[in-house]
Amino acid sequence: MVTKKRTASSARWMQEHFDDHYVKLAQKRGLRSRAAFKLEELQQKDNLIKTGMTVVDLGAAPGGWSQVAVKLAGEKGKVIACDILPMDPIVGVDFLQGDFREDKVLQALLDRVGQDKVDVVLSDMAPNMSGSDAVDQPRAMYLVELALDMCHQVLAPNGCFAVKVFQGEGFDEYMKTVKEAFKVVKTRKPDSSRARSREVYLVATGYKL
Ligand SMILES: C[S@@+](CC[C@H](N)C(=O)[O-])C[C@H]1O[C@@H](n2cnc3c(N)ncnc32)[C@H](O)[C@@H]1O
Repeated sequence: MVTKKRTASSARWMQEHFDDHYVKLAQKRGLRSRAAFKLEELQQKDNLIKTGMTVVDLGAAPGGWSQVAVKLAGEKGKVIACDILPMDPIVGVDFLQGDFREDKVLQALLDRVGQDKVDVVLSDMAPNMSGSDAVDQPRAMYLVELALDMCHQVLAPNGCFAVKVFQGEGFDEYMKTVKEAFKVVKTRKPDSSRARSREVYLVATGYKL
């Protein structure tokens, strides 16, 4: 028992130490969140965002992913971001504050996207966690379902989708639906994602519907 406890606490200590590393690195690099490193890692592995692309960033605040995305898409690209919380402006990012679950917010985002198709849809959305899995998991799954619905409305053929999903009830079915819509789907757990978190990222490429 004692050994188990010590192992758990030393693992936690290591984790906090590790977390600090990313927090400090984010500050040093002028990134708004440690989450930015997750997108950087996905980008390194899967090369999602290229110069000139149009990117939608769902659950964008405080803006780490948008900072990374806008740099990669460059001046010829476009980043449209949304969060229920406010976000300080980022040059080159068209930000909409609103609850993505509301039809009027989706419509406002679609208006901003306009006629052109989107190359990459990103979703790092996560609901406020209550601590009860029975409440949190369905809320989280609802957000990822809505993000996938948006892909069907805006993604260009061969477009990409990177989405944070919490492992638990509904995960397998969701994975199945994503696989139906994309040629390749990979599950990624970036080093910068806390090991104790059940979050993983699905990186889906080659939109085919
Ligand atoms: C992990 S944070 C995103 C961090 C962000 N990717 C970054 O790099 O800074 C998750 C975000 O999802 C947002 N969110 C949760 N539910 C939402 C909803 N219904 N509509 C829009 N945003 C939502 C939260 O407000 C929160 O800012």
